[in-house]
Amino acid sequence: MQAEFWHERWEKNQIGFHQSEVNSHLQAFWGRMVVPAGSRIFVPLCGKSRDMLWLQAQGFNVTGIEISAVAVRDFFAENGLKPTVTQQGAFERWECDGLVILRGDFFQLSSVDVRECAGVFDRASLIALPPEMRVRYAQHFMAILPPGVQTLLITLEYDQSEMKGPPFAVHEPEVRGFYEEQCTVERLLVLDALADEPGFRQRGVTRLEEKVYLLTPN
Ligand SMILES: C[S@@+](CC[C@H](N)C(=O)[O-])C[C@H]1O[C@@H](n2cnc3c(N)ncnc32)[C@H](O)[C@@H]1O
Repeated sequence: MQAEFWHERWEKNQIGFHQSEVNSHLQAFWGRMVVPAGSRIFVPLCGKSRDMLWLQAQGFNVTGIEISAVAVRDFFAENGLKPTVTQQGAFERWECDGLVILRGDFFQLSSVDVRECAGVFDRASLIALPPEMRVRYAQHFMAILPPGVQTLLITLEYDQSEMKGPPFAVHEPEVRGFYEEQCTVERLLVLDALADEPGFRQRGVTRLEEKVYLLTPN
């Protein structure tokens, strides 16, 4: 997906992926992560997700990365936060009380940008990207993360022939193919998600599963 696609989605407020509540799997499974109290959590392709506020409320600092200026502006404005905006390399750095969003392209992130991160919450990043970009995403993700950092990962599975993405289907063998060489990939949950997703049903999807994984580096 090119950046232009996402800029347009945000400008037209076509953001069906955005959840008005904190993600329930984050709350249910965060306890499985081994992360030092008060450390920094990386939230790739963060949108304006309230999950970042939940992590902050648990005492963590947060670094999100998001390409859309609309998403970043709205995140701070809608939550009544007054950020400081500076430049960090290729990124605009929006910060308020230890919560940082880097506005720019994930693929330009370096290991220096995420060197303080001790855990990752990754919802709906892989499913936002077409197949060839997912390969690049996973490679870049593993290349920049500090050693030993665990990831709580959420994906969606459906028959890709029933609907064109995004959101794309990302099946378990693909997830394992991306990460299993360097991590133990533990599936924590498989959830039948179709009943709660009328939009998918309307677009012809007949079976939809949400999966939650814990990635633990070897
Ligand atoms: C499906 S949304 C998920 C947002 C968020 N994780 C959530 O749970 O609400 C994907 C997000 O990734 C952003 N995005 C897409 N490509 C990106 C890139 N190359 N770098 C940074 N952000 C990107 C989009 O603007 C969009 O907000």
